[in-house]
Amino acid sequence: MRTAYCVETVRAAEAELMARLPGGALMHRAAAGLAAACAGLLGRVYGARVVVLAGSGDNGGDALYAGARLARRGAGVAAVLLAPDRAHPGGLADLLASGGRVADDPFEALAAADLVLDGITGIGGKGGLRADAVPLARAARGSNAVVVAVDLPSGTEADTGEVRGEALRADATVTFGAYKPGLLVDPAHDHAGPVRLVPIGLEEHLPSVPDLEALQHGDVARLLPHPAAESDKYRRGVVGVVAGSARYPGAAVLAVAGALRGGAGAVRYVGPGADAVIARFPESLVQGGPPSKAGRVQAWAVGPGLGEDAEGAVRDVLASDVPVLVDADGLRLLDPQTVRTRAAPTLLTPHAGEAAALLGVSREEVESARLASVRELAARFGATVLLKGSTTLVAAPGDAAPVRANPMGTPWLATAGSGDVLSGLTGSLLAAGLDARDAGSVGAYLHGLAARLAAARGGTPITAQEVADALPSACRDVRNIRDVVPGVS
Ligand SMILES: NC(=O)C1=CN([C@@H]2O[C@H](COP(=O)(O)OP(=O)(O)OC[C@H]3O[C@@H](n4cnc5c(N)ncnc54)[C@H](O)[C@@H]3O)[C@@H](O)[C@H]2O)[C@@H](O)CC1
Ligand SMILES: [K+]
Repeated sequence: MRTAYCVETVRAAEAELMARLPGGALMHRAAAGLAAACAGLLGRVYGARVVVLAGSGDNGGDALYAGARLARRGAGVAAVLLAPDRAHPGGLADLLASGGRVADDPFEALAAADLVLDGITGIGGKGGLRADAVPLARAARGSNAVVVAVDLPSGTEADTGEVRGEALRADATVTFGAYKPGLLVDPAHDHAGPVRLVPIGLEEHLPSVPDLEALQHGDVARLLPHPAAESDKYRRGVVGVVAGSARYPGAAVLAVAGALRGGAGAVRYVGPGADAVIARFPESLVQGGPPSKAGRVQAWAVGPGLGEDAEGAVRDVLASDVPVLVDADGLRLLDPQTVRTRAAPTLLTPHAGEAAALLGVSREEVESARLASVRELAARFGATVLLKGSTTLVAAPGDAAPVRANPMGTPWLATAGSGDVLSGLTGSLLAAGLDARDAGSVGAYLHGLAARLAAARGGTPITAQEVADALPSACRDVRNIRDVVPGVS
């Protein structure tokens, strides 16, 4: 599990640790890790041209000390001081003593740089880049240099991933002690590039429950349902899918395609798309009439492609005593009180537009404040919420469990019908017994991984059908199983 901690928590842990160490020790650890990462990116340090953008705080200090280390290895290092009279005194002195210099012309230095260190602001930064920093960040981006963000890209919000105004775009980020939530959440995540974590001894001073977390392959493998020898289809769970309409028959097929690959023992489809579903998936059970008359299921997935007829079906499944996933058309007219009073878990899976409608705000507000939006929806509905998008987030109601950010997303998933596959898949995981936060985050992970595998296999663009077809490969990938059947050769 990759874990991330808010600024307040990181600062408290740092204070505890610093009290036991000689002054400056943490900054030297950070700078040593940063310089080593830069050396790796440069390949050859001797003769490389490095520019350090140094703000007035300790983030600038890290960058200046790392610059000094690179200068001692033969790099030509020039510092651009955003606030010359408030630059980190120890860092600047070390840089100058190591053969570095202050740049005469910042833009000339940036244009010729092989590597730029962004030490403008770190966890102490507030708001986007200030006016004097914007042209420097743009010049760094416009050069051929590798741009490395120190701790986080300057101008991004460490706790939320928000970018208010302009932020630096990095090719890579080297962060210290712990991931910050913003590094895992768009739009900040998108500014960071690949993130490397440099341990500075903070780990044992951090609380066991992080503020945000992201699954990795091993976590998904552990959470995935495994059929036991004595399992039959009912013990493995039956997922009910209520999707599709005369207008959107494809949604039924795609949701069932996802559901068949989610680990439930059987898929019961209820709705007007039964003929299309049976033609494509004869292994599914199909039923007409209302969901409540369709026979026992262990979870429902309701909403994709229901069109105008969603209301009755949603009311019907919400009245059941099993977990319910509500998506797409099912989210329109959803009453918070009805969801709050359910005894069984509810999982809502809006995209930003649907989330905006539920919250009564604009889509842009949701996109720019994804973490706050998903938390607010979970609180308002007393439900687990999976907010789809550039970084899919899953929040459970209450503060006990950290929000999960999906690290497996890909822009290629922004294709018609891919959400229907995710609904079926995630509903199936609910029916197989995963709790709503696990089902949502495992569903999003496998869905993203399947899309990546489909793209690698068949090229882009990919279709929703291909995403569904690649789900078994995604499950094998997380379990590290190659395409051979054990015992059969
Ligand atoms: N506390 C510690 O022991 C450690 C801190 N470290 C570094 O210290 C950083 C935090 O340092 P600070 O608390 O000094 O804070 P920062 O260096 O992140 O920024 C604070 C300074 O930037 C200015 N500022 C705020 N918002 C700005 C904006 N939008 N544009 C321009 N300037 C802005 C403030 O006036 C202040 O002078 C971390 O991100 C990390 O890089 C590391 O060295 C590890 C150890
Ligand atoms: K920075």
